[in-house]
Amino acid sequence: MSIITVQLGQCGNQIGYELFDVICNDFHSNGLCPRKENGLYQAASKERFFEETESGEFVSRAVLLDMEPKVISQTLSLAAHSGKWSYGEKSQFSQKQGSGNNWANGYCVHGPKHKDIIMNLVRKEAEKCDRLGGFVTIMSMAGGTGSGMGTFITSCLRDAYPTSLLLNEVIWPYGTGEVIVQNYNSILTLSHLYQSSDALLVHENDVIHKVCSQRMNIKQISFRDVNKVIAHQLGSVFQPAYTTDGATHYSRNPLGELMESLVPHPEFKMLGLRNIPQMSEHSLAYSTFTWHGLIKHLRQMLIANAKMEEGINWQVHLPTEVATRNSSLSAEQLFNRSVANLAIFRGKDIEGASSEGFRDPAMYTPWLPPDDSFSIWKTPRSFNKYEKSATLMSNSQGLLKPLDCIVGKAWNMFASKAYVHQYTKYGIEEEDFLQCFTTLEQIISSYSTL
Ligand SMILES: Nc1nc2c(ncn2[C@@H]2O[C@H](COP(=O)(O)OP(=O)(O)OP(=O)(O)O)[C@@H](O)[C@H]2O)c(=O)[nH]1
Repeated sequence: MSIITVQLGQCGNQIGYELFDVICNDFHSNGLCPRKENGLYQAASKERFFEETESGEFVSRAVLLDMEPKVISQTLSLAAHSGKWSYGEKSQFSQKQGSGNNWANGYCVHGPKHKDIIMNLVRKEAEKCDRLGGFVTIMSMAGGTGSGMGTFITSCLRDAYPTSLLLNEVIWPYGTGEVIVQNYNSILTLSHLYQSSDALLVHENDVIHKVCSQRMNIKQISFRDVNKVIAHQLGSVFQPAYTTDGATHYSRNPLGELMESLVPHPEFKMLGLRNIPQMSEHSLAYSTFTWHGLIKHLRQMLIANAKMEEGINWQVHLPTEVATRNSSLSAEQLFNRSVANLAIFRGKDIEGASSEGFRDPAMYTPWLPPDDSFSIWKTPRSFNKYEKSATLMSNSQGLLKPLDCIVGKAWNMFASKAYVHQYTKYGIEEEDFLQCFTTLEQIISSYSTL
């Protein structure tokens, strides 16, 4: 089945480009596995992400949307120069002026005004798919176009394709130093997406920035560096994998199986991603990994809510684990409880990768049967130059803290009515804000009491 990617705003378009680039480069490698295996993998990957033209060119299944032309034209040109793939000639739409970091402008003005043209582009893309599995939209939460128009377009996709799956990849803004109204834009985005999306996959810019500096050893970190890490993580989920033991063909419905594994209840649809190992190409050449070591780290990252391998708190343990001498009750209380987890292991000696550590019922909410809380996908085919790699997609309490923080900051501003007039002038009323706060408080409460 195919996935249509909708790239929105500066952030969405820049990340979308890196995602297709990672996928295409990975596609063209030998994957350190037998040819037959690689052939099956490539066929499944191509069907998901690219249309192959009669002349053998790969054209991505994507729609590019922005309210200003610059980023889209840069993105198209980067893809054209890759020599490996390109965007469809008529799959983009841009205008002359952005949304000025104003969610209401994107949602109430630009979205409705350009809805017909945009949905037409999406329809044409959908018609090119033999079997449409669903949509992945990529957007930031903090700007105006990606967040506001992206939210509006998400609800249009929901209406126009009620049986297709919708995953929103959303980029959480840096905690400090960006636009003042980013917290408003973020709460408006999150609360509205919660109504129309099947799941929200979150990447926090601060976290990925740290991965770039501490794991990749990059000194002057650009958005391009950050986006490559995000794209690698997304690719590690969306490239083909075997989703059941003994399967002889790659999963044909990745979005469906992903939702089935991770979103058992509509109140819980915030997903986070962890991926190891992550390191510079130079270090990778001198490193070897065992599945045991990778999985042990990944498990501890999950329960201690560490977002990368650096600085994991090894004292945090599950409530049922025998307390070690140094651990304390607080270490138990720090533990990150999950609704569900999906592990994806890719690479050499995959038979040796045991996922038992993720099956402990103490990790999970008691209301879901343990067998439904954990899923595993595997493939012996390595991904993106990593001989072995392990990804964990989690529906857990891991995003509670950033969510609580962003809602708190937005509430403080709202209490003094700061900048609210910039939203009311486009039709978002104070009542709408209050509704958003209520929705998000409810989500925070649900995750807190897992
Ligand atoms: N990771 C990442 N974040 C980005 C990138 N570009 C912008 N951002 C983040 O996105 C937010 C701003 O959103 P943009 O995507 O620039 O805005 P937009 O959707 O184009 O909306 P307008 O500029 O208002 O038209 C900020 O939090 C930035 O940190 C990018 O390429 N990668």
